[in-house]
Amino acid sequence: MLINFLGKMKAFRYILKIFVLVAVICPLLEVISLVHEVDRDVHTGHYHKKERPCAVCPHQGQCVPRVQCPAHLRPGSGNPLCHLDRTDVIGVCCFTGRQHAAEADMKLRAASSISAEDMQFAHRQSKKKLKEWLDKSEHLTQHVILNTTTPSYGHHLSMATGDKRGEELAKGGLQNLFAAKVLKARQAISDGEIALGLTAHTDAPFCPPTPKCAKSSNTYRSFGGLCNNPLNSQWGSIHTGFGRLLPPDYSDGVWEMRASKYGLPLPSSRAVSNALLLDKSRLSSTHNLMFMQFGQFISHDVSNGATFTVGNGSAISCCTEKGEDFLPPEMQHDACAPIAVGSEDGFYRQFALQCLNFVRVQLAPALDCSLGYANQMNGVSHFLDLSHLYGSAEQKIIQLRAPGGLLKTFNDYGREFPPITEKKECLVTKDESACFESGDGNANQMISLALFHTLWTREHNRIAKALARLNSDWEDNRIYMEARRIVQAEYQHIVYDEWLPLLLGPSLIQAYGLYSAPGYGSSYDRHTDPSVTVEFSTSAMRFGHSIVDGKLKVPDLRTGDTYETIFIPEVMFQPARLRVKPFLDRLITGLTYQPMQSVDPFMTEGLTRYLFHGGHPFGIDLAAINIQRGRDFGVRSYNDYRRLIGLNPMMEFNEFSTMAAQRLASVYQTPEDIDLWVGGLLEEPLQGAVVGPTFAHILADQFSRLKRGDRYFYENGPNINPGAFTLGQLAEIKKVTFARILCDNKDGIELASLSTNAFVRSDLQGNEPAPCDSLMIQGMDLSRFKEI
Ligand code: HEM
Ligand SMILES: [Ca+2]
Repeated sequence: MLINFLGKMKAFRYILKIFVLVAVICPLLEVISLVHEVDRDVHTGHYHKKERPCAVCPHQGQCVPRVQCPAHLRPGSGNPLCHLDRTDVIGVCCFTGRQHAAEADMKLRAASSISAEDMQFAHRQSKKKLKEWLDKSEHLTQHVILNTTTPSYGHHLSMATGDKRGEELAKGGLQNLFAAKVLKARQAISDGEIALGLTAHTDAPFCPPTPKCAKSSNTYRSFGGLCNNPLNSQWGSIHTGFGRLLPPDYSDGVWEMRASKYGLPLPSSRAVSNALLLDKSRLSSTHNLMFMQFGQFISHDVSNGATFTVGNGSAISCCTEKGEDFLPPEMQHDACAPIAVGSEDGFYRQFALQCLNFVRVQLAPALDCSLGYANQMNGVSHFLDLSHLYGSAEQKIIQLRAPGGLLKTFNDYGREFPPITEKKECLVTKDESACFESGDGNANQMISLALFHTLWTREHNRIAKALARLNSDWEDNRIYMEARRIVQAEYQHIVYDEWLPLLLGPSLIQAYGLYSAPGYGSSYDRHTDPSVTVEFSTSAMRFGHSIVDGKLKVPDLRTGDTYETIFIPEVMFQPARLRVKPFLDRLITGLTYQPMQSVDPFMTEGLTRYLFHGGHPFGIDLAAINIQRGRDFGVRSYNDYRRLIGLNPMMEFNEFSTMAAQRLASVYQTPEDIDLWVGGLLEEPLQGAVVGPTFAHILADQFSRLKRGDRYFYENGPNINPGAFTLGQLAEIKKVTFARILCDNKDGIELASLSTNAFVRSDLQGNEPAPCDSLMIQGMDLSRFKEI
């Protein structure tokens, strides 16, 4: 009772505070003309800077990017505007703290008390419903599981982690979801409370165990990301929920896929893909395919939404075997959300396909045991820590290690590769097939991705061997952990110093504090939740699917001619070519020369028609999957994110370009329905960036969380980071470029020089290849890592 009362008082005081701000301070500011109304530019949708933003935020407000202050969207909130960090990017004065998830802001406003009887009923029912779910899964295991030779199986390989701990927690996530559904059906809770995340009710039937962190902090970051944040030990760790910039849009408020604003179903994801995501080449004039490949590599480090499975991790099938129909409801797993193929679909209909398989992502129980809407689980640590290289589960981590602090390798006549697997990870198993073992199940998905896993494995071993030479008394584990710490730092440095500026352009890098300065960094904020947001994972970061080229051009380095052109589906889950000499060197060079595709609503058929086809005449459609995944995660429509970042919503289809307008209108009922991933791809890139404003802000926010919310971030000094580098060591790490990583770990059979900026086309003036052993491609002096 008392706690309830105090909670209500707290909420009341909080609302009063906001009221004072909105009703008193802001109008006052307006009167003294510090803040003006904003106007909209009809061409760009941007607000005009007719206003003079606050120089200093009033009442202890902090000037933050709008995307980091969800409270500014509340009806009636008049957060004053401000300039972000000496840029012309406009932020808002935020009074609810910075970079929290939408739920945190709303927690204080939730709500009624639920009777003990209602709660007990919900607990009992949730147990029963979980059992029904598991029984049905068991039953389906014996009848319908996905055929391992179908294209959808490649999808399963990309998504399922088969992690036992994850599976157990996901069951807890489901049970809590059932309890929330029951309470809602009993009307013990309102729609409004569900929309707020119901975070006041922290007595869910399943409560995830809270891990214990050692009293003194570990020098090395943990494997799953636990104990990074001293106040919230699980923040950013594996098997926790994704964050959210805005509350979800589920049609039942709990987990059902989003519906149209008019209440009808949304257009089929495949229909949207088929109408909009055409295959057209628009080469980037600056960025190369290495930039693309690095993006996918980063994605797998921070995000892996593991789908539900049956039995011992078998893939779920939602369609009949040949895809000519949906399975009847009693044979469909409850995690199924298959995609319909309409009669207008000229491609899939020629194969009589009417159903594309799609399985939903597992759910995470909330860390504070609260009940509410579904939240999807991340199957990797959210941090940029190379979890996909080193592994997350203990057994895997050990299995990947070799004596001497090394990562295990397969020695292919003197060249090192990650260990070869038993081929079950390959999509097609021929005699010459070979797949590689790495920290996650994705390494073989694309040959250039397998190349990255190879290069970083080699880099770890190169550093480990050097450390062992310098510090002869270090034992195995010390060498391994120190090498891992250094490699993680090199990688973070490349992400923030080389890759991100090319993605976001200078303004946003400055506005979000994503630059690095000499010496230790000062951006750490223990109140920042680093969790990867659903908007980043399902939509903004998937801008990368638009920059993929359907063909890899592999040059002959002796003649400079194209040696071979590979259609990418031929090298998905089939990376054996890497073993053929001198393919690896040639692939590296090809990726630096070949332009990436531009970010636009065009996508190669290699991804939208033939993905993972593995010898079949058709494959699966990644564009349709992306759209469906957004809906699976309850991601709100594109317009809601425009509002969040301060752009006006698109009210009419004809506010888009003529071609896009017609196509959008042919599938969506209203612009308010457009999926975030689709809308984001339709935007013109910001100046100096490759993506438009909505994606740019979602991406910048995420990378700022991954920096500000990571105690072990490589730049953090000893007062923050228990594993801080000395200033001398840090200065060496900051010399490393991706070109150096490539130079140090290539085969070196044909390749001896590389462009200094490995993410920019090598044929551009000023970025011509320089010899790997020249001073143009700097590296670090490892002697700084000799213990004295
Ligand atoms: C090289 C070709 C690529 C292929 C074949 C590929 C394939 C896939 C597949 C099959 C998924 C799972 C989709 C789902 O079920 O939701 C996925 C997810 C994803 N992709 Fe790609 N992708 C490629 C490149 C990229 C690039 C270049 C980027 C970024 C720059 C990227 C970013 C992502 C992200 C962020 C996810 C979500 C990851 C998760 O949480 O599971 N991908 N991709
Ligand atoms: Ca990670």
